[in-house]
This record gives sequence, structure tokens and C-alpha cells, in this order.
Amino acid sequence: MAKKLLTRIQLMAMLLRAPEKSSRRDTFHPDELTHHLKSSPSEATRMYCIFSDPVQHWDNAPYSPVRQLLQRPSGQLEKSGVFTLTRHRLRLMGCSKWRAAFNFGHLRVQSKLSVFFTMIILFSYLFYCLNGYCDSLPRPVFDQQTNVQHKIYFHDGQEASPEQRGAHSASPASFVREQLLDLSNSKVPSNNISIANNFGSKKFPQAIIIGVKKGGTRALLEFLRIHPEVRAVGAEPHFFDRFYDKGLEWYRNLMPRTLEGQITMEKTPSYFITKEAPRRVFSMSSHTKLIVVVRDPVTRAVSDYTQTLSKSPGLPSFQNLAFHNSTTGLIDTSWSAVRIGIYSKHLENWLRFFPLSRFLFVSGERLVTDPAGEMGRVQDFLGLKRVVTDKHFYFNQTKGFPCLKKPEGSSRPRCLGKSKGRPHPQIPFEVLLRLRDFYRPFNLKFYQMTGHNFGWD
Ligand SMILES: Nc1ncnc2c1ncn2[C@@H]1O[C@H](COP(=O)(O)OS(=O)(=O)O)[C@@H](OP(=O)(O)O)[C@H]1O
Repeated sequence: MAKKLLTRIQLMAMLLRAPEKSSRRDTFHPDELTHHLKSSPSEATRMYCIFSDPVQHWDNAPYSPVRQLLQRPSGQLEKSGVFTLTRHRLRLMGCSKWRAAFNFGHLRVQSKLSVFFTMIILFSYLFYCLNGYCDSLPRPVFDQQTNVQHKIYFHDGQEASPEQRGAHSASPASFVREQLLDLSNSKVPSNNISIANNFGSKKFPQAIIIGVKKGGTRALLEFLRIHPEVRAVGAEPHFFDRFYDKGLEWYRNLMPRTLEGQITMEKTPSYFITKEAPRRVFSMSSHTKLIVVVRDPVTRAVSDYTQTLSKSPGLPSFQNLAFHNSTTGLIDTSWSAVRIGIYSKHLENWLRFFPLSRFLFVSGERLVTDPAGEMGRVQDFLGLKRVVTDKHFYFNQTKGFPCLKKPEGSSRPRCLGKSKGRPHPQIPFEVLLRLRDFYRPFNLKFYQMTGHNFGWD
């Protein structure tokens, strides 16, 4: 038993070895060769013999057993022949290179066991994939949900402040590492690589969640992904702001495959504040549906700051960044955390290309207090059946947010990751008040533009 196991291991090692040089032809005797050819077939392995010079080997193999084996049914000798032989026999024939595969028909119990275990591993892998877990292989797409410093730098095309920049490792490698880390931390199921996804085709998104940063965009996307007719990229592609020069085909390739009737989606909240984004999206398709998750700009700014602070603990205080001068109370609109919240300004830019009917404004607050209600509106807007309903949500007391009973690709309940729903630092009341005053006219304008009072004032 042990000996046979050893032989098997030797054989395995042999198969894994680099191609060998043939042994010299004059080292064998015809009788010896015949003896080898008669040996037990159970030891046999299907060998693919590749001759460096087939004609020469043919000429130099005058012994009939060898000749029979080498000769193809057509009588022609080919560069690559298939034989049932042991390694030793192949050496004798002067194979210069060879490859091998197990001849299952001849395997004994131990081998069958190893085949059995291999099959178990394969089936487990298949099962795992079909459940959507194996599609998180590294892809050329980046998620920005917790990549704070990166977002400060790129989110609105503005450079970060020196402190923020100092904390940010701007190298592409670290960026990718952070992005992948973020994806794995948040356990966001992604859709790109999956055995189950090999059907359908990759299409440009018909609907995009274009904003706003810290509005609740991740929650919305994850809720939507429960819908069987929605397929979405898990990570944020950032095509229309950062990677536009990669071209539309690059972008389309990031998309998951969809079947007839399914909607392709993506979310990149920085599109909303990117000047060039409306024109770019429009030139991809003027029919693109645009979803904007908006949240009270004051809370949004604090949320944005909280995220930055979590990555750069040495960050100046909120009020230091929010005000040009704390005594005059002049708001610094060049700080992205403040500027993103001027929704009416950004919307104006989009309305130059898209009619209002192409937009859906989702309330970030209602997405927390009434996720099913808000999801109903979203599904209607996308022309989908109302599949995602209140039965999909439960309120997690510890998290303080609604969570999914059964997210996509999982049978277990799941809340969003730690980067969502972080406790905010205490900001002085008068600072918040001043900021609220600042936003009021912009909010009113935004209510008028959208025909929806979000009740932030
Ligand atoms: N269900 C649920 N679970 C957790 N968090 C939720 C949920 N619904 C909305 N939110 C709010 O989403 C805020 C983060 O917004 P985004 O996902 O748009 O952030 S990001 O721009 O992608 O970084 C996040 O902001 P913070 O509370 O400041 O962390 C949440 O308030």
C-alpha cells in the first residue's frame, strides 16, 4: 500500500516536472522494451508524447512494439502522439517532451479516492460560486465608499487640503489596495465574475446612482440588488469623473452580464458634482435614468467630515475647515464637504443635458426611516415590479439602521459595513446653525427645482 502510494506520488511529481530530455536510445534492449509494454495497464497513464524530431525517432525505433505504438491509424507519424505508456517506456522511445493525464479507467482505489476528493472540492467551489461568493476576484474597478482621502482628492476634482493630502497615500498601488480592502471589509457582493453570470451580455447602465456622497447611495444600491431584474457593479467605476479617457468599451466591460429585461446599474456619487459628467453620461445615452440620494446638507457635511477624520485623526476641527474665519462666520465653500451640499448648483449643471423627468431624488432620511417606501418609488421609477418590500428589511438596533434580511447572494441577514452609520463627532450647535443658515436658500431652490420639499429647514 505504502509502496503504491509512493509510486503514485512519484508519478505525480513526474507529471509536474519540467519537460525532460530523452534518455539515449542505445540504453534499451528490444526484450526489455517488450517486457515493459506488457506490464500492468493499471499503472498506465495516458501520455502525450511530443517528439523534438519525430522522423528521427521513428527511424531510430526499429522494434516492432515501439513502431506499433508510434504509428497513428493513418500511418502518419505526428509531432504529438497519444500513447498509453509508463514514463519509463516513453523514455525508451526517446520522447523529448511529454505531458500526461490520468487514465481514469485504470486507476485503483487510492486514485479513485483522490478523484473523489477532487470532485468534492470542485462541487464545493461550484456551489460557492453559484451562491455568488466567488465573484469578488480583483477587478479593474474601484470602490470609494470608505476611501476617504481618495475621495477628498478626486471626488469633486479638487485637491485636498495639505493635512488631508498628507494622510493620503496617493500612489495608484495604495489606492487599489485601499479599494480592494474596502470591498472586502464591507463584504459588498460584486457581480463581475461568477459562473452563474456567464449568460447574457454586458450593457451600458440604463440607470446610475449619480449622488450624493454620504447620502445613502450604498444602502440604496444594496437594497436594489435584491431585485432579480437589477444587476449592478458592486464597486464604484468612477468612469465619468476619473477614468473617462479609458473609453466606453472599458466602462461597458466593467458591467455585469444581464439577461433580457434586466437593468444594469452602477453608483458613483461623485458624478453629481463633476462638471463634465452630465455631458459624458448624455453622450453615452440620453435615456440614462439618474438617481440622486440627497440628505440634509448639514448632516451630510458632518458625515463627510467623520469619514475623513476616521482616516486622518489629525484633521483640523470641523469648524476650522467649514469657516474662512470663525469670527465672521464666513463659510468656506471651497471645502468639498460644504460644496457638495449645494445641491441646486450641481443639479443646474445636470439639467442642461437631462430633463427633470430623467431624475429620481431619493430622500436619504426616508431611506433610513422607511426603506421599503423609498424603494417602492425607486422601483416604479426604474419600471420594475415592486419586488423589494418591507419583508426584506428589519431594523437592527445595534447598528441603528435598517438591514437586509436576505441580501443578494446570501441567505443570512446583513447590515452595511462599519464605514456606514459611524457615530458623528459632536459639532458645536452654533456652527451647525450657521451652516444651516448658509444652506437654506440653496435648499429652497433645490425644493423648487425638484418639486419636492425634503424638510431640512
Ligand atoms: N441601511 C443603512 N445602513 C447604514 N447606513 C445607511 C443606511 N441607510 C442610509 N445610510 C446612510 O448612508 C450613509 C453613507 O452614505 P453613502 O453610502 O452614500 O456613502 S458613500 O458616499 O458611498 O461613502 C451613512 O452615513 P453615516 O451615518 O454618516 O455613516 C448612513 O447614514
